[in-house]
Amino acid sequence: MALDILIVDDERDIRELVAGVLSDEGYDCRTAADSSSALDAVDEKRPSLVLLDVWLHGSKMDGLEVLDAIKAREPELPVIIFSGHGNIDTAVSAVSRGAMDFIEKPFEAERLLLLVERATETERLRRENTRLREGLGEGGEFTGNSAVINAVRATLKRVAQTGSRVLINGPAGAGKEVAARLLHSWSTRADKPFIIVNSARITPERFEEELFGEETDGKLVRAGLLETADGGTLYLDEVADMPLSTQARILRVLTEQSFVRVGGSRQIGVDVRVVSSTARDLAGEMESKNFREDLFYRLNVVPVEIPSLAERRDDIPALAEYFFARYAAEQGIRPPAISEEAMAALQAYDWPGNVRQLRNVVERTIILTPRDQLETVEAEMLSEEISGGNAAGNSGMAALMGAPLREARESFEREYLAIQIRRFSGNISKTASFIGMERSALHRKLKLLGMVQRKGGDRN
Ligand SMILES: Nc1ncnc2c1ncn2[C@@H]1O[C@H](COP(=O)(O)OP(=O)(O)OP(=O)(O)O)[C@@H](O)[C@H]1O
Repeated sequence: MALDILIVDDERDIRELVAGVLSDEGYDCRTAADSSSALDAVDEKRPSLVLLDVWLHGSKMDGLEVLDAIKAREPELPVIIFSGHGNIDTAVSAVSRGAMDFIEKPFEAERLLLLVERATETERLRRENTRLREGLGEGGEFTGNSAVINAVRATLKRVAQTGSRVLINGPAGAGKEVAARLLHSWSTRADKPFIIVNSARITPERFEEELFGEETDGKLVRAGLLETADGGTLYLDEVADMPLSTQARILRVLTEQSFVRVGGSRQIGVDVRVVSSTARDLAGEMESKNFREDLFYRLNVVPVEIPSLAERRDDIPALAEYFFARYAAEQGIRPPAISEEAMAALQAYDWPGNVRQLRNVVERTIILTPRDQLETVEAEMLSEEISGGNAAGNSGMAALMGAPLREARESFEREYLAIQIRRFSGNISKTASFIGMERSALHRKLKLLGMVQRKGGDRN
């Protein structure tokens, strides 16, 4: 998304000159000639940077007062001051009041560009950090190489350029939003916004304002989500949570590709690609009349299924390594190695909260473990619920101590094998090779221990 710069100066020549120089460099520019239109422009849409003249002839407020008003609204918004020869002192005091820097008129284009670049670099990093905090890497990380995830990735790649609507189905925390962002980043809309509509959180009463925005006397008061998403992707998160009245309105927007702002009368056309997600079974929701069938068919042009993490355990090593590396980097330490035992425990666990839970477990481990022990992640460093899945856990050991050796050994073997088999998704050849047994010997062992194979036999 291009960075948006607001230029405030009472001299028209300066406004046009600066806007010209910056537009040539790919910035989006808006201009204002006086204090009130400057503040209106900030209110209408937060710019990435304001260039502000300290002298504003014929304005209600002078430059310093405008600076204070901007800082009161948007403390983080960078402001660069234009000053004339005679008012360097004012410019310096502007910096002490929160301006980022000042530039003396007349200035060279190069010096201006340098300052603007430096100011917007901070803004670029700020956006990047927000994205990282929200759990997204550049373009949206979608880690995993299991057969299902590879197939999902292939489908997303295939449909990304088409603009077709996509409905992503999968349990909470499995990565539906990550998949939607990946689709967006591969589409022709990648440099346009990706906007999330949180279906459960928007109440039917506030729906119109949230989605369509508001205006008075033909002037925009607040843009809605649809308008913000124009040209980009609109992500309808958990569509099954949408109240029926909301579903009807969404359907109308999809059919007409236009809407009217609250308080306005003009039809505004929008061009958005709709990607939706659900953790529920929409067929069931339609049967019980909680979800509109006509909306379902509009949203579900391309269905994509993201299974729970327990159904694709072979993604766990890559995901664990990815999260350990990421959270280690956040703490300024090198990515730790993961011991065999720790990885086995991670792969054997069931992850009811899916990838989100794995991410949280890794983050907690990194934070709670002393730095000097973080060269290698050991099973004991993981929380009890994860490492406790191993038969060698202390409570398991105590129980075994009360049994004769043969029984204890059998009990240990049974638990050990169950975990290893689960870890390799029931694949007996892989399990046998990992534990260092012949495949046929493992079969015999399982029979002997009374560990009946799942229906359908082993899947090797
Ligand atoms: N394949 C993946 N690679 C990297 N990170 C992932 C992956 N899948 C999920 N995550 C991370 O796990 C967390 C949950 O993912 P996401 O929000 O996409 O799940 P969701 O299916 O949309 O769940 P919900 O509907 O509960 O929001 C996020 O922090 C996300 O970054």
